[in-house]
Amino acid sequence: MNWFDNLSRSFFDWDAMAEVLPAMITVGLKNTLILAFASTVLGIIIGMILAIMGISRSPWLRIPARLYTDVFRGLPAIVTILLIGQGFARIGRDIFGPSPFPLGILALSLIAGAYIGEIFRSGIQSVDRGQMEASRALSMSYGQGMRLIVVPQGVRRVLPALVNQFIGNVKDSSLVYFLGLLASEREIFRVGQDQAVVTGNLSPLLLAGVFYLVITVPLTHLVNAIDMRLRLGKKRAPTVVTSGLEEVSELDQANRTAQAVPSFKAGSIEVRDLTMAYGELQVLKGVDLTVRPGSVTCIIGPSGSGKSTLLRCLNRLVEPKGGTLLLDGDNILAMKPEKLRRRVGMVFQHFNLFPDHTALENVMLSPTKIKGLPRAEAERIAMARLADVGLASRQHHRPGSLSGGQQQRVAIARALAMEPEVILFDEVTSALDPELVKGVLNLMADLGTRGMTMVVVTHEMGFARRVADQVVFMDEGRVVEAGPPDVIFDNPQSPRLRRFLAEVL
Ligand SMILES: Nc1ncnc2c1ncn2[C@@H]1O[C@H](COP(=O)(O)OP(=O)(O)OP(=O)(O)O)[C@@H](O)[C@H]1O
Repeated sequence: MNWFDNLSRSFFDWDAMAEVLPAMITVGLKNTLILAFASTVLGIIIGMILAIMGISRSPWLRIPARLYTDVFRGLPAIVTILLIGQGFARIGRDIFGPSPFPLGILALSLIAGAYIGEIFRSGIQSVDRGQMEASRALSMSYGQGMRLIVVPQGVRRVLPALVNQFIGNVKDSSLVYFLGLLASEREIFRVGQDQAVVTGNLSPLLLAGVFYLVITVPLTHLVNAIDMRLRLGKKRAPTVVTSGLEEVSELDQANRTAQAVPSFKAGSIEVRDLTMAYGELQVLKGVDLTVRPGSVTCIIGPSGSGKSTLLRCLNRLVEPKGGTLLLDGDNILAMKPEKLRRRVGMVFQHFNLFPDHTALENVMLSPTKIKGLPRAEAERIAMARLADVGLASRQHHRPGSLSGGQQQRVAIARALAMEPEVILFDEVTSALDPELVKGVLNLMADLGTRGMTMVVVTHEMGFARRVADQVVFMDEGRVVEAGPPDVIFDNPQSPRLRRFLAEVL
């Protein structure tokens, strides 16, 4: 009984709590929230700068960011707060006046910045590399790709971690009291502790604890909810047709309406003695290729023979080592890559659609951001291209709620919207379920018939035979044989092509 009385006097002195409650709200809660908010906002700014420095290619940016992070994450918070608050007290007084409050915010921000920087960095680096590649293929500069596509996706992913950091700042704000805050600047802990000294029991401190929990527990649940939403959002199953038959008919109807579309600005490509290496690995060893305006060229060959690399040289997603590349007679290697990519579009194996944009927004992005078209005009073009690929009715769907085949058709519409002279297709059906392949191939065949210049890396031999004007067989970084499909498939000259065809047909 004695123990119980003792404990209840210590913790549950209701009068002491009631007495401190107004100050707890008007002074403590207010200041704790100011400290936590201000240090989180400043920490986000510092963190974003650190993250961008941290992923930079320059060691002059990367190394200082690393050092900063190591120091401020490695030191106990109280050490940093005292070193900053007391070490810079004189400067702080000159700049901010007598109160140590701003220096407290600064110290908390410097600590938070180190953690937030790591959160942002890992978020940005977790974004699929294909997103940046697609941005660049749509003629965005590295900076635009980062700003418009990669960073927003990375930041959205780390929202739960940022809320966690805010919770950490709420708690760490209690350490600022070590700097000797003025009475009106005390945060929750200090208000509770001062009153505990007066009453001689812990009840005011217990109330302070309750205040912290009132702030942090709902936030913890918010973090869990956001986390769950993000995870479930990713897993959400396609909610629309995935039947290959339906997709083909979706496209057939579109083709009937797309007849009125003007023909393409068909460009030509000339490649002479193209070489390319990844470090020591020679991947292209003197490739020659001629692509006539409005023709379909299919590139076939064994895995690792350099097909994708050749394609990537044509829009300079990788830089050739040597050789001559001409687009309509213009020297590709002398062009600004962003200019080149307006003229040479690309579609990827894994679609690389921007997942947080709708189908329409995916298609509109480059016309608005790169070509600078007014929104209404870009929307009209984007809707027309979506109609071409049979997806006008899916304009408001995000990629996650479209089938693979539909996503790939949106990607084709996205490339078409830039009105390129040539489109490169890099194994665009390889990631699709077999039943969805036909819809995409039919669309590509239709584009070929309508005069689009297309260079297609493919394992679909039936498509190559049916649609290609020329088939190019590559092996070990060289073009071994090139010619019309009937010659390549029915009368192969080289033993290597014969062996390859024997394996794949
Ligand atoms: N980014 C890279 N860094 C280093 N090596 C690479 C890179 N990309 C490709 N390679 C290598 O270059 C060679 C040619 O690759 P490439 O992707 O062009 O071949 P491919 O004919 O398209 O093959 P696949 O049909 O398997 O895609 C391969 O040996 C591959 O491992």
